[in-house]
Amino acid sequence: MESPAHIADVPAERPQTFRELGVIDSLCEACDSLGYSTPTPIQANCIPVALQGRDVIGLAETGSGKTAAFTIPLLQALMENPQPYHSLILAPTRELAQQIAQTVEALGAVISVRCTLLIGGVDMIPQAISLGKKPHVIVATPGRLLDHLENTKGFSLRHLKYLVLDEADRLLDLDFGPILDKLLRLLPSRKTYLFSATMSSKVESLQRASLSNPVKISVSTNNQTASNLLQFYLFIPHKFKDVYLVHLLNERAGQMGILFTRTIMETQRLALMLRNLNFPAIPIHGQLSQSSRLASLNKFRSRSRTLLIATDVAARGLDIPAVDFVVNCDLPQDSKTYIHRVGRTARAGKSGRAFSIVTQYDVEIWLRIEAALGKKVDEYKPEKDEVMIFANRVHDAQRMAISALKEQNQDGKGTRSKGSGRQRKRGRDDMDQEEV
Ligand SMILES: Nc1ncnc2c1ncn2[C@@H]1O[C@H](COP(=O)(O)OP(=O)(O)OP(=O)(O)O)[C@@H](O)[C@H]1O
Repeated sequence: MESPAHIADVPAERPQTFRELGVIDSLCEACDSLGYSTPTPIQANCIPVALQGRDVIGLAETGSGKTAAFTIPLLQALMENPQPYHSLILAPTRELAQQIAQTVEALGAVISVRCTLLIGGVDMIPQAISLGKKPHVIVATPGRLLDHLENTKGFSLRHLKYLVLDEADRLLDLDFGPILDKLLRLLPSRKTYLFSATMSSKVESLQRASLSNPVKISVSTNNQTASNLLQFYLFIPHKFKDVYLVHLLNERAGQMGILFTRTIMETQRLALMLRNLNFPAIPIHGQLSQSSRLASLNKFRSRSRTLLIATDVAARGLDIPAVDFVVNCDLPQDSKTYIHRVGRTARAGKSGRAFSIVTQYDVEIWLRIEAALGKKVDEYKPEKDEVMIFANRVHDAQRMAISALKEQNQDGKGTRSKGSGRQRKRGRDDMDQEEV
């Protein structure tokens, strides 16, 4: 791979309309109908270059409209030369793939685009049937796509014209590496777009995607977080984490928040504890069935639950514009994950807040994150006396959560059976019936 040419960080003159970028009328109308009146900077920079037929590496902060930046050129190319299996978009999580497919369908409706979603955790047969209908665009997670390429009769991507890796640094990292290498060997030469808010600088990892003379377009600020995002940290002893968290949530009662934890077990424990305190909390993590994962997201999107307790399956890409705040209950292991997590709020020009709980055990990792952000984050220091008012209630809720988790694990399941007797007797609403 030649080393990517680097073009201007921000355009000197930003075009005011999609038409001025060279986008055809029908797609301009589609943008209009979605309320995209002005292209965002990444769109203004990427679309003309992509329309010239170049490979693109697109870097821009979270929530800045990267999905449309790669979808519009790809749909325009499809309009010019319609064919089945024209484009493939890969994403690292099922929920993100589903969200991208929705954007492709929304932007492509005016040109009757056929889009198929291939994700794990759900039946392969309806997906195989849908592939039989010769979709123009496939949006997929890597494992399931490979499964179809190997096992679905008559399906091949021999004639593929466009490949997009969304969250490209994640797809090209070690976890996905082997499967991606296998996939890429099955694809012909094509136009390739890599997009993310964070990118590996390792040329070897980018080489995997076999780009051809790519243009790197970066409209990221130095620290990759949106300027309308206010970030804070709380420095507190580990044993008070939950009580400070409850205080934080009480202050934001009724707002929509995503709470990130490091492990599935902690996600389950927190969801149970918060429900015991009557917070409308719902978990999402990789041990839930896919239908429960989607149900959790849908309840959150529709605001029937306002707190989503998540592992990093929800860290990247999810676009829920109403999210007011993010809490890092446990710090992420690396600064890239931090950037993606906090980017679940303050999207598309809206404001948002992110709080990180830092304990005596996390100082080193927090300093590393701050260094990567390139700035000092403000401390958020609630009055200790006010916080401790909740200590007893939090303690009770913790105990109940732990015993419910133990009970669940004794049932021999990773997820709770439909409401144990004790859970039901508490007589709350259907929260008790939800999987944790
Ligand atoms: N030109 C535009 N005008 C107004 N809103 C837009 C425009 N383009 C995209 N949006 C909206 O901005 C939001 C964020 O877009 P998107 O999800 O593509 O961000 P992203 O850059 O991919 O973020 P992440 O890095 O977190 O994946 C979406 O709700 C999208 O509908």
